[in-house]
Amino acid sequence: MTAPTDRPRRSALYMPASNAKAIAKARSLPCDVVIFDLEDAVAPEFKAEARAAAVAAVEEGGFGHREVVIRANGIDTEWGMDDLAAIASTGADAVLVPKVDSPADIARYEDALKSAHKDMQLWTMIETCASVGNLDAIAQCAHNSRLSLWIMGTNDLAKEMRAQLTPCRTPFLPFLSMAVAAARAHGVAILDGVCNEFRDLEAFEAEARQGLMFGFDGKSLIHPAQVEPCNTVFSPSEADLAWAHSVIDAFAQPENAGKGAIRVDGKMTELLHLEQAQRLVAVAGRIAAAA
Ligand SMILES: CC(C)(COP(=O)(O)OP(=O)(O)OC[C@H]1O[C@@H](n2cnc3c(N)ncnc32)[C@H](O)[C@@H]1OP(=O)(O)O)[C@@H](O)C(=O)NCCC(=O)NCCSC(=O)C[C@H](O)C(=O)O
Ligand SMILES: [Mg+2]
Repeated sequence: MTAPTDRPRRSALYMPASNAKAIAKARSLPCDVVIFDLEDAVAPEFKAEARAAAVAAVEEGGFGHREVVIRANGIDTEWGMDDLAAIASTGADAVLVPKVDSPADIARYEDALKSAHKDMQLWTMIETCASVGNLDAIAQCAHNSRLSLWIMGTNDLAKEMRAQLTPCRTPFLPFLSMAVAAARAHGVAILDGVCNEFRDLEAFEAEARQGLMFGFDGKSLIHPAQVEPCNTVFSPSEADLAWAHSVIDAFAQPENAGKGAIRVDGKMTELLHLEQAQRLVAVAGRIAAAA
């Protein structure tokens, strides 16, 4: 299931599905995606309660334009199969699954979701060392499964690698760019990992800008305070849109008909830039329509 390229997924806010207040709050937050977590944010003794709360929240609705996603526990955990069966019975837009290592894992999740509605997407975390070695093979599954989006799990990656999660994220930079390239090669959308420093919005913004520079569609978040700065970083800026319109206008001039490369504002501009410009305008249109 390849991803539409202009769907805004600037901000994807996780919340423990066991936190009723957080779920209620999510209905009025300006995030593009809400993710009810059944996995790491929920203690073992509350797993069943959290699962029931997530299903009830999806059924109750009220999330407007936001994509609604439930993160299941891993398929080999004691909760995984029950989570997947419960999620498959809902109208959620996607199920997010953790710690995927290889295409064989995608096949197992695909099988467990056989009864889900036909448009339910499979989103996966990229957060194990094994998955980093299998990026292209996992992304290829998007051509014949529900897989449509990845989210980087930099906390789990740091844990498995025994690396340090520093503000500049040096140990992870090769993986972040390899993951974006593999995702793009197969039409998979991709979101950056979370910034744990939820009280330090300056650090958050720097990390979000780093993610934008790497090509991510948006960022996963853990706190409401991160939503607005994240939306700002991942929305086309006024300067981006002015550039996009000047490129679209220039290619529409009769004297440029049939040309592959022209001059716009003193710079070489090719048809590939026209495609980038058209995508930016389409994304801005989708964001405005949802506001
Ligand atoms: C990180 C938190 C535990 C902080 O909680 P707390 O100190 O209680 O926050 P605040 O007092 O500032 O909360 C203010 C109000 O906002 C609501 N709130 C807080 N967080 C959320 C949220 N995520 N979504 C919606 N609403 C939220 C509070 O209820 C307060 O409301 P009110 O009382 O009405 O004013 C907490 O923010 C939190 O639990 N965050 C999410 C944690 C989570 O889901 N983690 C799992 C996903 S991240 C992950 O697993 C990474 C990945 O897998 C990897 O490997 O990297
Ligand atoms: Mg994780």
